[in-house]
Amino acid sequence: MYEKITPPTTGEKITFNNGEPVVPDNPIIPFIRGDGTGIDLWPASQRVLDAAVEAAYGDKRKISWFKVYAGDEACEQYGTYQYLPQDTLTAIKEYGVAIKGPLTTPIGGGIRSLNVALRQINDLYACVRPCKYYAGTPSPHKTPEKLDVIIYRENTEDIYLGIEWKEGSEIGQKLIHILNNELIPATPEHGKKQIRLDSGIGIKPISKTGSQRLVRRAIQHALRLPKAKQMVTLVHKGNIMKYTEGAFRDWGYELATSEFRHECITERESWILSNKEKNPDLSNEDNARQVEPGYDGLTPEKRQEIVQEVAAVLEAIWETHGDGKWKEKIMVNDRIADSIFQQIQTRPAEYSILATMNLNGDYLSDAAAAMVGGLGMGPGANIGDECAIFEATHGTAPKHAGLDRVNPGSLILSGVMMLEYMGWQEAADLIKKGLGAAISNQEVTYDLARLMEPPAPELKCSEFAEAMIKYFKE
Ligand SMILES: NC(=O)C1=CN([C@@H]2O[C@H](COP(=O)(O)OP(=O)(O)OC[C@H]3O[C@@H](n4cnc5c(N)ncnc54)[C@H](OP(=O)(O)O)[C@@H]3O)[C@@H](O)[C@H]2O)C=CC1
Ligand SMILES: O=C(O)CCC(=O)C(=O)O
Ligand SMILES: [Mg+2]
Repeated sequence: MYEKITPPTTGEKITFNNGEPVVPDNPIIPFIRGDGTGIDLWPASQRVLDAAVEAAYGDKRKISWFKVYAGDEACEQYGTYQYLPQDTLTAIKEYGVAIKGPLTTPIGGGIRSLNVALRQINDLYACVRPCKYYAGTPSPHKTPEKLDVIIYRENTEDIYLGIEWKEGSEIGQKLIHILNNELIPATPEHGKKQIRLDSGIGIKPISKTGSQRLVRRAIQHALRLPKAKQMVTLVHKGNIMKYTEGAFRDWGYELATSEFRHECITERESWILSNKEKNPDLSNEDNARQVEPGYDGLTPEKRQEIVQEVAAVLEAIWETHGDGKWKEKIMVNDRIADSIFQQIQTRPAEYSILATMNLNGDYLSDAAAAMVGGLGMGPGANIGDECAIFEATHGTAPKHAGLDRVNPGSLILSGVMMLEYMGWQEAADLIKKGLGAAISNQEVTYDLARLMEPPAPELKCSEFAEAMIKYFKE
């Protein structure tokens, strides 16, 4: 079945039941070491994960690791340009849950991202990236403890589909010709716009299917959070990209107010209900005036539309959500993408789950990680219905590769997410305890040490991992 790899002789497969993993006590889990700093991060992470499982469960539970190859290591094993061998894809599909170090993507050239390919091939449509503060972590932000968000990033479409044509290429030129001469003139809203002939062209597909399954997972996660954190913010640039990013927002609201009607309230609905609660005699028109800025300057048709919206909301949900009942529901709101970058800094406590499209989520997850200590503290998971791959937010950080220097916290916390996904909460909690204690005692890698006041001594990657183990065994 495999060309160059052999599964461990002990252990069993993780299976799935209705999208939930069914985990034996001795699961076989494929891992990809990763390029660049993967060489340092993976051994440190595996050591912590194994030690935590042993400390939590003794002989009862153990992970059987299955080494599979991708990136540079794969080319060494399988030959030139064999970056993502079939063996690896087969193993991940067969065993269902995997963990990986970072993989290099050259800028330009023909090679597309292996990381993105793994997500797309396995339909891992939700990229989940929590950004949470660990006490004592140095941060460039004044109140990093107020940030506790989970980014739910759509992981399979947007520009990451990689459908692009190079400037000057035959198909690129043909496409520009068709757009300039047929499609744009046939669309009156585009007026006399034309694409410059020396343009590269990329396609940005955003589907209703992709958007709604992502938002569904985000809302399901919100339902599991404490009441105060039951919020889902749809992040988009819909003011500029109406039919892609704007549609993501609309489809998100549509899902929240249909599939999760009983559990959700939208921000705009909450204004309508609360206006009515404050003044039960308020007419629908006055309610509309309070909800919509600049109402009186709108056309009569537009005003009528908003009055009808108010009436429809009151009719549909006053019974179930009115009289303050909406305060017990999941708040679903939306924010424009550039605004959310400043909002998480100026009003971090107001956000919880941020549901985004692929590119926005990529940008936002690095920025949010920076607020709670940097990329060395940024874990992540790629989740589908019958497969999950855990990986850090950051990349291969090539200038630090092989120096036993970088912070393994990101990959170790990705492992914590994997343990939680598997239901091995006790082991996950031990690691979080050990990491928190190591940070509080200033036993950290260079990235955190240099931000501390005064700068703390720098531990190696492997030493930081050992410090975590020391503290969770205490
Ligand atoms: N999922 C994946 O595998 C990803 C892969 N990539 C790929 O990785 C390669 C390198 O990308 P690059 O833009 O340099 O971004 P990286 O995320 O790899 O690194 C950027 C900087 O982030 C800091 N950093 C990253 N990881 C850690 C860590 N574990 N501990 C402490 N600090 C860390 C370092 O900052 P400093 O030097 O200031 O301390 C580093 O120089 C590219 O080929 C890219 O495509 C990128 C993102 C994700
Ligand atoms: O695959 C890559 O090279 C980059 C991906 C990335 O930045 C991410 O997923 O956060
Ligand atoms: Mg990224």
